[in-house]
Amino acid sequence: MFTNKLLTLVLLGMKKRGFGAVKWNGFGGKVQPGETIEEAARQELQEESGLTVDALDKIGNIKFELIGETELRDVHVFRADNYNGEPTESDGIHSQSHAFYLGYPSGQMWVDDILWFPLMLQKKFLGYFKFQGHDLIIDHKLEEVENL
Ligand SMILES: COc1nc(N)nc2c1ncn2[C@H]1C[C@H](O)[C@@H](COP(=O)(O)OP(=O)(O)OP(=O)(O)O)O1
Repeated sequence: MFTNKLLTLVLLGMKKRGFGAVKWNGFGGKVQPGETIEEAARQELQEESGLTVDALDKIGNIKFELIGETELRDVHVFRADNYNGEPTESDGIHSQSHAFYLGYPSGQMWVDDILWFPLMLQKKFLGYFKFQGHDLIIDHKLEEVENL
């Protein structure tokens, strides 16, 4: 994410296949055995966008409950305001910057993103979303917190 006085651009990736395919989202994936959560975030960012970052701030934690799945999806959200390299398309992800002041590509994002993306620009937060299928939120909570 990089900001000047006029606009905020957020780099998003579109997954080409699998869970969340054809949706714009942050870069991410599963934590592998032996990795910390932050190491996994850096690894997924590099694999999916070709970028590395120096400072990475943990800004959110969201639990997703999908009806029919036995385990919650525990998603940790990190923010970086500077990056090294140029975004490159990977086998699984197509990357593109989106200007927040123009609005999100909301028709092609997870429906929860519209509720918590504005928070990540300025706050730390905890969230919970209960989904029926992949397009309907039937319960959710969002709270700002000082620390995670
Ligand atoms: C269900 O709602 C979700 N909303 C949003 N905005 N993001 C989600 C949701 N569920 C999962 N995610 C995020 C978490 C990750 O950043 C990605 C992909 O997660 P997934 O566990 O499917 O990871 P893979 O791409 O299969 O990961 P590997 O590269 O490890 O195979 O979506």
